[in-house]
Amino acid sequence: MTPILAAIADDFTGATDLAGLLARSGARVSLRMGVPDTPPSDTAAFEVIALKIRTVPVADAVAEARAALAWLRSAGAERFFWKYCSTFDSTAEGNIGPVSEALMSDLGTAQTIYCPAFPENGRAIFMGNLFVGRQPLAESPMKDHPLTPMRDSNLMRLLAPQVTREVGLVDRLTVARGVEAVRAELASLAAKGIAHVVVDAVADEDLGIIAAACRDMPLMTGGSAVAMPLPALYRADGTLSEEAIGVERPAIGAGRVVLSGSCSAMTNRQVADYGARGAPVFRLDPLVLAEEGPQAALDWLGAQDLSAAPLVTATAAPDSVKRAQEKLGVAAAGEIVETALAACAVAARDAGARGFVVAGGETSGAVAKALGVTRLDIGAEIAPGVPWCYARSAGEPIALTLKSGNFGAETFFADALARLEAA
Ligand SMILES: Nc1ncnc2c1ncn2[C@@H]1O[C@H](COP(=O)(O)OP(=O)(O)OP(=O)(O)O)[C@@H](O)[C@H]1O
Ligand SMILES: O=C(O)[C@@H](O)C(=O)CO
Repeated sequence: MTPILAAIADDFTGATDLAGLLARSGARVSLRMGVPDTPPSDTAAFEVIALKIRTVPVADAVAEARAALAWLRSAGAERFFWKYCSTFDSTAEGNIGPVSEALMSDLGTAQTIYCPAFPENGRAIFMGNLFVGRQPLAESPMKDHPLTPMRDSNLMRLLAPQVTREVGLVDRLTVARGVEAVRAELASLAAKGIAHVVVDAVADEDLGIIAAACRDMPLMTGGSAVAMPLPALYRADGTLSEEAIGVERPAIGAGRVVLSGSCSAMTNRQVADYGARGAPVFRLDPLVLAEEGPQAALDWLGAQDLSAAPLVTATAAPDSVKRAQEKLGVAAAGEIVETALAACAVAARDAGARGFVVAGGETSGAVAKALGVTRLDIGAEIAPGVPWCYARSAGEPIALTLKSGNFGAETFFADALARLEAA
């Protein structure tokens, strides 16, 4: 069918997060990894393209996002969603703002909204300031992110240097007055030439109002949660006519592997929890990898019983990440680890692994690409924004869960494995 909403996500975990929240509605959600190299076919009501453009040079991010937009438009889509991180992960150059402006220009639209709020995961926006739980973004563990350290909490200040046109705000007081008040404020800002509008939201009720006010904008941007109310809104007025459908879960073979390249505070706790349960763990050190490559990890993995779901992890505390980055450079340290974890994923698959738990957006991009995954079906949610997904790799059905760095409970790895057996 012609897509009712088509989304472009800047990383792979973000894409499964969005696809998972849209799939809560029961509507069919199709998730493609990268821009397909064949014309659209078998498109769903909700189409999501996952890119790996959060930290690439601005020109590359813009070019890839434009290619994704062109593909989605050729499928007939008219409403688009640009998905980035609920912690607004970006640098002074981009890539959130430049991609928005490129998409707006291609769509011929003069205004869009920015709403990364995700209340279920503790992300709230008030007076344009983003909070992670009770902490302002810049005081949260995101200040130490290996690739996009967030050192300001104000979304307008973060966005302004990334865009060429003016940035404004629809604050919570307006959102609390309802759908018409939000629409009127957006129109008044548009009349003043304000193209980029941050919208406050602290609770799911706010997101319902914002989604209802913006549902027919050619382009909305944000985290996954502001898109979550859209399927119900489209169903209520008949735009979405299909009934809820169930995703058929393919039979998944027995081997499991856990791969962690996220260095978030939560992933550090998840790795510790999994180790404390007695799981077999191999720790990657970027400095050793730079000297010796991933062979030791591959040898270790080759000797493991995959029914015990061994963990290969580079997850480390901020001081240790900083040491590796000082020696190797930020991008090289990241890439060395991603390459090693991707090699482990392929080796594990070749040794019989069929269930993959992966932590970290960049890491997930590297792993999914190495496994040759091009399309995913969305299955059961393990934690808010983290579903199991089904795909094929080297002709075999596999299950993958791609966990955003900060998502999931401390027990996430064990939770994910248990959920897969129960699905
Ligand atoms: N010990 C380490 N030292 C330096 N860099 C590391 C180390 N371990 C992992 N990395 C790199 O840090 C980056 C972590 O980014 P990734 O997107 O995978 O996780 P995340 O940002 O926590 O997840 P998300 O984007 O989903 O929130 C990757 O490029 C990874 O290769
Ligand atoms: O929005 C989030 O926090 C996640 O989906 C994400 O993008 C992490 O990479």
